[in-house]
Amino acid sequence: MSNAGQSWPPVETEPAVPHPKAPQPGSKLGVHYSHCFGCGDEVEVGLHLQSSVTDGPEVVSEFAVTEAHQGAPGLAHGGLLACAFDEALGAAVGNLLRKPAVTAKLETDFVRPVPVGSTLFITARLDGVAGRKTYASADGRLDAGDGPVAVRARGLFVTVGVEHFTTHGDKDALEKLAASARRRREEWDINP
Ligand SMILES: CCCCCCCCCC(=O)SCCNC(=O)CCNC(=O)[C@H](O)C(C)(C)COP(=O)(O)OP(=O)(O)OC[C@H]1O[C@@H](n2cnc3c(N)ncnc32)[C@H](O)[C@@H]1OP(=O)(O)O
Repeated sequence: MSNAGQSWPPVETEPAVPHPKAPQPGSKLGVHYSHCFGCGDEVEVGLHLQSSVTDGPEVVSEFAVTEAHQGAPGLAHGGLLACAFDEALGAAVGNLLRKPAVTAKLETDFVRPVPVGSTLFITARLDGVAGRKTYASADGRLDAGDGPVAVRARGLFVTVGVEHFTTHGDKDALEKLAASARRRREEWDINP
């Protein structure tokens, strides 16, 4: 059953205003971490999402569905589609707001099957902010930006401090990633 009738965002929000140094419409977004299953170029069987910023502002991510992503023969696995939407929504939140945030809640509606060999064009947007909470939603269309909708998703992302990653994750890998971001002169607000 679709959740389209439920109020979204579920709480009162302020408009999500992009960071002044957010990538401009037309910018391609690189890999945020080479070992990320969603976008990383060092994960052979990963999803390899490629994202860019468009007017809106929105983030459009392309997911080329291969045999590595199957559930039923010839069809994408729903869990991997949810993963693609987590990445696409997270890319929109992270790149447009330039604050570290993690997924707290993710809902997906699978509207039509996604065949192997197709490309899903996922358009993600920010729907509102309430304190540390950012609400975002996305549509995935088959084979073109104006193709038929196959999947819809919406999620809640919670802004976290850098200690979220240093406490729970791999601190050394994080430091290397931060040094690399500094070399690229990327600006992030790290205090929620
Ligand atoms: C350029 C970058 C691109 C990045 C792309 C990456 C995409 C992939 C993103 C991910 O997959 S991140 C990995 C998956 N997510 C996690 O591992 C998060 C695990 N959860 C946590 O660490 C904590 O639960 C969390 C940081 C989300 C919240 O804990 P906190 O102790 O910091 O805050 P708190 O529990 O007070 O929640 C903050 C607010 O969010 C609300 N909240 C949290 N979880 C919720 C939930 N599940 N549903 C509804 N509301 C929720 C909570 O009620 C509260 O609302 P209020 O401010 O109004 O009181």
